[in-house]
Amino acid sequence: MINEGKSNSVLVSGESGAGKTETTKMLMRYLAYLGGRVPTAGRTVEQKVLESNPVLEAFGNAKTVRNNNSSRFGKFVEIQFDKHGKISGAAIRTYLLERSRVCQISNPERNYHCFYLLCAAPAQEIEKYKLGNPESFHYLNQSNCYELVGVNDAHEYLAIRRAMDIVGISEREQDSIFKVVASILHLGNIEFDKGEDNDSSVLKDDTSNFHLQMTAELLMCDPQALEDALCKRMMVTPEEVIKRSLDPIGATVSRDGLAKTIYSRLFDWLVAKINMSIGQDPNSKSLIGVLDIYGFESFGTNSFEQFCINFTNEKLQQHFNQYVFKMEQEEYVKEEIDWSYIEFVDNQDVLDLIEKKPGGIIALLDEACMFPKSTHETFCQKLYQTFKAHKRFIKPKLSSTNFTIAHFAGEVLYQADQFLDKNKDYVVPEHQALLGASKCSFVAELFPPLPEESTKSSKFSSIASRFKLQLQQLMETLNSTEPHYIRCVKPNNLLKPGIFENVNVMQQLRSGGVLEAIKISCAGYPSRRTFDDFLKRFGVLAPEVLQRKYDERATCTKILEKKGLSGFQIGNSKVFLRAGQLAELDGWRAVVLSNKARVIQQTMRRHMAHKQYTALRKATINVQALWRRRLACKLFEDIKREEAAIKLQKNSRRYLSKRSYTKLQYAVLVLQAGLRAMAAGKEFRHRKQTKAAIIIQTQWRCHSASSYYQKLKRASLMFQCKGRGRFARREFRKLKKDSRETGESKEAKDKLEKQVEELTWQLQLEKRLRTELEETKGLEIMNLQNSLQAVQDKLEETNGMLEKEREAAQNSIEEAPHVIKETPVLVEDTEKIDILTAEVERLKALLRSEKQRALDFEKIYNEAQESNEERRKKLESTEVKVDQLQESLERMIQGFSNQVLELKMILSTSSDSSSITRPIDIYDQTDATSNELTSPTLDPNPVIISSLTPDALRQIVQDLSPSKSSGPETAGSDREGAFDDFF
Ligand SMILES: Nc1ncnc2c1ncn2[C@@H]1O[C@H](COP(=O)(O)OP(=O)(O)OP(=O)(O)O)[C@@H](O)[C@H]1O
Repeated sequence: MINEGKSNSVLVSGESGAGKTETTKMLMRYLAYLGGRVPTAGRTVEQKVLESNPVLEAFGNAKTVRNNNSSRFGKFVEIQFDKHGKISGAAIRTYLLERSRVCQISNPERNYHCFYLLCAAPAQEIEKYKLGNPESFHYLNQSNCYELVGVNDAHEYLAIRRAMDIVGISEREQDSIFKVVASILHLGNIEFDKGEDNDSSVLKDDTSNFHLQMTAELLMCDPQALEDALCKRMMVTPEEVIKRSLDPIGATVSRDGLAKTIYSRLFDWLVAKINMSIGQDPNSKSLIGVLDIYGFESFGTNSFEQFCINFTNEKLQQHFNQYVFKMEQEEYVKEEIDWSYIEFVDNQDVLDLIEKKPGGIIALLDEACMFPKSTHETFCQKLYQTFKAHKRFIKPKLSSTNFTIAHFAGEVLYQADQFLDKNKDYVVPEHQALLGASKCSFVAELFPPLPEESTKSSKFSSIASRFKLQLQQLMETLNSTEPHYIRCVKPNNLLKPGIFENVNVMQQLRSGGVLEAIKISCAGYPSRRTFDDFLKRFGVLAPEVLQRKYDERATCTKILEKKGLSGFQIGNSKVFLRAGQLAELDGWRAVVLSNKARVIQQTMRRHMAHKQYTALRKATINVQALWRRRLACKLFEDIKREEAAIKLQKNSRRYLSKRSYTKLQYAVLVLQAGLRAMAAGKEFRHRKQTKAAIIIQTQWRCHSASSYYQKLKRASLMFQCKGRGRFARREFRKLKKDSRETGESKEAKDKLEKQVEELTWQLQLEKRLRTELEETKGLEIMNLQNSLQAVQDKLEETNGMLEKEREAAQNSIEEAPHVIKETPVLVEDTEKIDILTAEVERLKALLRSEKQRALDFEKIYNEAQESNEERRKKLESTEVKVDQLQESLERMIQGFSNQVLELKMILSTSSDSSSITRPIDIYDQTDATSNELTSPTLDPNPVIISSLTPDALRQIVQDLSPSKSSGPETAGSDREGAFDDFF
């Protein structure tokens, strides 16, 4: 369709049950897939087209002996496409629904599926429509078949409701549809009996009445009006309108007529609704039509429907013949190609028999229908008379109401008894009035008011003629399209898979003209192209041939020969190709085009790639430049930062170094100061210690001298006291003996005192002498050293002078003439030298004598020292003796005191007390004197030891301790021992 820009059609034909409907569905699915749009949530055209199938099947299909799902109507689905090849709309045209099936079925067939589906609906809907088992309805129970193998009617019912939803039938409309279906079932159950009058009828019983009520209720019309419409007829005469009752048979026919009318109107409404819902595309340029029409039928009893169906199949066969055989071969002849004519069975005569005007069966039937007095017998007689010589028309020998037609698919015997009735397509006015006035808008819509002229002109409208017209239109549509044929072959009549009845299959192939079609396909040239088209299409296969400027015919031949094809024919204006050759050429063309396309793609890709590469390169360079700039900036920044960091580090290091240096310097200074302080402290302590040692030594010496003196004094005193005590005791004894010799005692005492004083004076004198001796000795040593120094200085001065003299002499010797002046000068100088030498000798002797003196003096000094040592030892032994004396003196004094006390006590009682206290006074005086003596040797600011605290004293001792002091050795362990003693 897209390539050629021409509409296409697919004609699916075959026997009933051969698979036409299934094939059609597959085709539609395929086309919906090809031309469908992106699936959306909403209902697309293709979805609606596909979902329309089950809805139409439910209302237009039924089980027949030939097919469990036989389409009882013809269908031409016209799928419209937009310029992009997408489905833009669709139209469904239906042909001649089998109306009679609504009221009449034969065993084991079924009525239309929708009745059974409704009976299997959910319980509430069954209740709503007052339905029951299919067996309870007359229109369904004429056959024993209620169910289909493998089909669940309840599920199918729900599926149909869903499909109706998708197709666009609203819930309300669905309800109305099933209400009408239910009303037909109830209508079929209304039975009539003879009425009171002869030719009248009434409802048979209550059941009939119930069904009548239900029908009226479901159709929303008046029950009485319904009954009247069923049982009575109005006859309009020029004079008056006569109301005539119908007998029960007539009422039943009326009832069935009403049922068929309602059903066919309902079916038409459904088709219209689906078409409206799918939508048409008036701007559609091309379409693909799929024709699924009932197949050829030949039953036991064949009526008007079979006649129409088979007429349709004859038409389709004619189209097939026309297209495949006639037109083909005519073309061959016209194009003057070499061709031997193939014979085929042309069914044009059968078509003439049926549809020829005037004189065809349909024309005769219409004629018969229009004469009120005509019957099927008269109609048959007419047929017999008219077609007695027609080779396709056969008059049965025994029957006068049947006739046989030799169809292309076989002979079919038709029973003509209902031909006239079935051909009449008119609605009884009573029925029209009744349902047109229905309160249900849906029902009223099914029966719109008839146009005035149609009611006036004629009541009759021939179904056969209308059908013929429809078929004519269909053929015109098909002729305007590129037809494609699908021949369905039914493998067996058992409705079972996997079985092939060869005779039947062969019969079907023969009757359908398939064998001839194959023959013509093999021998003929199914593909043809005008030279122009051919060169346009296949010129690419041999471009060099095109360049050579041959005429078209020769060019086409060259191209085909180049490709090694044979068997083709070149006509006057077209190239005729054998089967498969066009496909071959197309294949090569596809290869060439694909190669060219590849080259173009390569070039284009190269161009694009180059463009992309250039752009990419440019972009890369830009990016690189940017990056480099960025990197350089970053590097510069880094360098800057590094330099800054170095500077910072340098400064911080300098700062740190400076700080540490300052710290170190300070520490060194502190250390130096500390060390110096320590050294100074040490020096200070040393001096202090030395000073303290000196003080201690001084003190100690003072203390030693003092204690020596005290001891000496006490010893003297003790000695004196003892002596005096002894003397006193002796005196006392003398006094005792000679109580009056008191004066002598006093003298003795004074004497003793004088002696003590003398001793004391002598001791002091001794001490002074010793000190003076030491001083004179020191002065003498000093004088000796000074004189020694003076002598040495003089000696050095003399040596210096001598040296100068020598130098002067040497100089004058060198300056003076050697012979003349040598002798006198030498004499003079020699004298001087001798004088000086004598002087030196004298000084040397003086020095030696002085040295001798110093040594002597030193010897004397040492001897004096030794004598002093001896004296000191003597003094110490004397001190020990004095101590012993003092102790004995103290004991003597104690004893003497006791004696004095006793004496005092005695004297107090007898004589003068003043003379007795004298010895004690003497003692006190001596003590005071000793204090005065010692005081000049003490420190002018002596440390008052008794005023120091023990801690202070300890501190002094620690300071003076040998471990901490490096003082003179004189302040060593002796000093420590002295202090320990002190504490
Ligand atoms: N391609 C197929 N594969 C398997 N089964 C098929 C196929 N085509 C048809 N059938 C079977 O045959 C039955 C009849 O097919 P279908 O209804 O398409 O026949 P038909 O030619 O349309 O008959 P009718 O003219 O009576 O409508 C289907 O119900 C199905 O069971």
